Amino acid sequence: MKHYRQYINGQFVDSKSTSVIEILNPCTEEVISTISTGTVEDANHALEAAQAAQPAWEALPAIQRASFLHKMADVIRENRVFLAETLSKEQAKVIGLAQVEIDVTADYFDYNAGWARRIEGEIIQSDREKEHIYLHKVPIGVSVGICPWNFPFFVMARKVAASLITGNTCVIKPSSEAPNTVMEFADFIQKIDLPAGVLNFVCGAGRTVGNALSKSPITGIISLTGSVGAGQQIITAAAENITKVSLELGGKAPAIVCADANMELAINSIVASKVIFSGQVCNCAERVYVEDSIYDEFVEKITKKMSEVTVEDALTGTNADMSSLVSKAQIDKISEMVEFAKKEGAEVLVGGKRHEKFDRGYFYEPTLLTNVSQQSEIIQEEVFGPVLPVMKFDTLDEAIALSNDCQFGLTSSIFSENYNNIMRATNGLHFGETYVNREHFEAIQGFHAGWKKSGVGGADGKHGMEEYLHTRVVYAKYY
Ligand SMILES: NC(=O)C1=CN([C@@H]2O[C@H](COP(=O)(O)OP(=O)(O)OC[C@H]3O[C@@H](n4cnc5c(N)ncnc54)[C@H](OP(=O)(O)O)[C@@H]3O)[C@@H](O)[C@H]2O)C=CC1
Ligand SMILES: O=C(O)[C@@H](O)[C@@H]1OC[C@H](O)[C@H]1O
Repeated sequence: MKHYRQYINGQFVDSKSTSVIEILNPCTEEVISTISTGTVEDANHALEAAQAAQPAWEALPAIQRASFLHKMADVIRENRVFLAETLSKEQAKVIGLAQVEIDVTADYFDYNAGWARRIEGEIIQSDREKEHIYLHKVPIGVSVGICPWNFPFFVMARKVAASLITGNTCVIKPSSEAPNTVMEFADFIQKIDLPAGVLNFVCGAGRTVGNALSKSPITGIISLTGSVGAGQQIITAAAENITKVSLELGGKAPAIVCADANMELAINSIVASKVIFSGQVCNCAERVYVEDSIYDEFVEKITKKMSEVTVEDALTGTNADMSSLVSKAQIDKISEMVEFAKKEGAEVLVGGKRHEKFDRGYFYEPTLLTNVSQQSEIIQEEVFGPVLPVMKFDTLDEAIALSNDCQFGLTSSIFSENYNNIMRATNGLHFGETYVNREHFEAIQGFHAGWKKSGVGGADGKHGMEEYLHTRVVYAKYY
């Protein structure tokens, strides 16, 4: 069985800790690998290596830094099938989606390499004679990326690519649930001659390793993708040194379906958004608001669609829509939420319990609920699973108000063929992203950013790249 070690300063090293974390295949509950549990010392060692490597990395012309990002993309493509299988096994992502994640990650490195010649400053007119005001964009220094288990490979790249192209060095802490694919990548980058210390990987628990990385004075920016609780703890740790944070946290995405919507499109898009990776995606549709006049027809049709969702082993069920949840903790949390909703009067139209077809693993049935209230837990709290509650509305203003009545503000969607409805919704919804007549999934050149408790800062595109830059202003007087 494979054992992964820390990757610090260009080499794999043993942690001083002798304890290990066991990684399970969620579909079979079998242990598939172990990783050494990193310590606070390992975290500090990695930060010191990144700090030592940073000035020389920043001094390299950006186009040379870009060449390393292209090499990363190349090694990913050369090993794409192996990486997809590794990913599928460690977190029960259906193999087709795992392959998409690997391929998009390669594209992400290439895309970010493209910023090399486009990191731009400004020259501003001064109020004084013989003076120029120069605005420079400079790297922050050392970045820390703390990654989740749901898209562990892509989210790692989100943090690494933008950080490195802008001249920062980086320490990544993979999720203890799903570190394998990221650590295989560490093995590949060892072969591309990336200068030692530029990119480091420290595995271990968030509360120890993640906390040490977040509170160190060496760290210039911490980027987390994860839960609100982890975000709050990181803000607290970062407060010690007033370190910049970029947080992508939970979501509770509403999907609004108007009477004039293309119903087939709406149902296909919402179900796709709900079952992709078994609903364990921060921007998945988490609640649906349907206009009264089409509610009965919509519910009948979406019941049929949800009943047709196929559930299989992630690796072997090649045509399956979804697979096991990632862990016992996830299935326990989701089961409890659905049981609580039932007690409050929710009607279960599809699913509503663990999947009986499997005697091992963490399989939960695709689930459709009605008769839920706006104030219920199932409408207000993130489920992060294949559970879709549906409510009705009378007017679009009401649907927008219900959507906004929530602590989260990551993604949202509207299904309508009416231009005015679409414009009113896209202006009225208090969310970082709104999808019009399509499923919830973002593009690498967009900007993925939550409002309210969904986070601060953001990733992707030009604005995601600029997250890793300080602005320095020089007032240049001459005579
Ligand atoms: N926005 C999103 O995309 C995600 C949202 N979630 C939500 O969070 C719920 C729980 O999932 P969970 O895995 O526990 O998510 P967490 O937020 O706990 O984990 C995300 C990452 O943060 C790390 N971490 C946790 N606590 C700290 C801390 N105090 N300081 C620094 N780093 C920390 C974790 O480390 P480690 O786990 O290794 O200890 C992991 O690498 C899910 O059910 C879902 O609702 C989860 C994942 C992604
Ligand atoms: O962590 C999440 O759920 C999101 O950041 C997710 O990661 C990759 C997907 O494209 C995002 O929606």
